[in-house]
Amino acid sequence: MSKKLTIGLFGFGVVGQGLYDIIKTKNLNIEIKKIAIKDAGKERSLPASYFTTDKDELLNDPEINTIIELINDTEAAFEIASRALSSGKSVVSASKKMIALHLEELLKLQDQYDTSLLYEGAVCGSIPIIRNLEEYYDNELLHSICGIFNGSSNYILSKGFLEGMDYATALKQAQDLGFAETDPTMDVGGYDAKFKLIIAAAHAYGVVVEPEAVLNLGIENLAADDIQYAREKGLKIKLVPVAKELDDEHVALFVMPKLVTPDEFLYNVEYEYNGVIVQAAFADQQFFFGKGAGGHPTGSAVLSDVAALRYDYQYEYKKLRTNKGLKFTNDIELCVYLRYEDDELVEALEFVEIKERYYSGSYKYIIGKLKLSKLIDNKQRISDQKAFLAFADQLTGVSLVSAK
Ligand SMILES: NC(=O)C1=CN([C@@H]2O[C@H](COP(=O)(O)OP(=O)(O)OC[C@H]3O[C@@H](n4cnc5c(N)ncnc54)[C@H](OP(=O)(O)O)[C@@H]3O)[C@@H](O)[C@H]2O)C=CC1
Ligand SMILES: N[C@@H](CC=O)C(=O)O
Repeated sequence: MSKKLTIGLFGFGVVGQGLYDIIKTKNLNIEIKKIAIKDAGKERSLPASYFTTDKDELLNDPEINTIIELINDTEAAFEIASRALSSGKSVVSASKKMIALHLEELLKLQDQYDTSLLYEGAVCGSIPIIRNLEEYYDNELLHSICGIFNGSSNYILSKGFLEGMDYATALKQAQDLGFAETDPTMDVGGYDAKFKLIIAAAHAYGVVVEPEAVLNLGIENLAADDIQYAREKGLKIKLVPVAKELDDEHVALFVMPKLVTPDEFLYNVEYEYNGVIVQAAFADQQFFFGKGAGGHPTGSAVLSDVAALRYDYQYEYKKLRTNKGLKFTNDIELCVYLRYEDDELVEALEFVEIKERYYSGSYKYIIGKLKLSKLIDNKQRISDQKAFLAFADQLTGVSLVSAK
């Protein structure tokens, strides 16, 4: 027999409203008792009696046994999640930044108070990747996980490649459709994809990595020359987070644009869709595909977590608890395409191998192999120069290799 859930919902924006739309079509022994929002003056689709701006009305209500946290304020989200867990309430959250920044503390709270925090909606919207990493791949050795983890940036790239739309218009559309974060730098700068990657890596590899230790380069500096280059070579550009096990002791994580060939799964993942490629030792390559952003797709993942709580489901974090020394590293070499202005950047990056160089007027690029650590050291310089960088292993026939 499933448990009755009495819910306190935080947030009634894109995802909160999306979740509500889905819940009202179901008969799941779930009651939303109160909804906390920020702005009491906003027009709502439900009677005013549902809403409050006082978080304590939800957090201190002994009848509410489940908190769903769907707000756009990271620190407030952490306070809500930690207070709820500490008072024995289960929590479902879609706040990937909050979870990636506070994973260690959230794990301790779950252990200490024997409560459950679920967050399928936080990673790749409707794609059930966390539950699969937890349950299906718990005994599998995973060589890598990569994919398209951000709907907004993929939407902008698709609009540019397929429809010739300019960057600013495509970004505005992604915002209007409710895909983008409140600060869209999170999307286009690769931060959002990084937070999701960090959460996925905790389940896939049992490593908890600080977000600032992981390199994220985004698509903000993408220029017409880069799109033209990719088109002429029959490639597309996608923003791709990668977690790759290098050996028994090291796993590398990074987020960067990638030049993708037509034979790759990610080539046909367009608009707000996401894709996750899992390379496993025995299952081999597997591909998950689905909408990565939007109220209803994300609401469906949140609802799946809520439904699981009716049966007291908890993540076991098996790989984390049995980790025998696998550590995060940035000690890896990558093959990249770099469009740049000033030769001084190329020198600073200390390419270990140069495969191709091109100059024509103001368009200059170089393709070669370099250390990820050099990109980390020069992240600000890359940004200041508005240089664009994409990794390109297939292009050069060199796959990701350990620097050692
Ligand atoms: N949009 C998407 O496609 C996806 C979003 N997410 C994540 O889900 C979360 C919500 O995103 P989204 O729905 O798009 O955001 P929105 O901006 O659409 O909605 C945010 C909601 O949070 C409320 N809110 C903000 N601060 C507080 C607070 N301190 N207490 C109570 N309520 C508060 C706002 O109140 P008010 O209405 O009064 O302004 C609003 O209802 C974010 O963490 C986001 O990263 C995850 C996956 C997909
Ligand atoms: N801003 C995010 C929303 C979902 O996580 C995205 O665009 O993917």
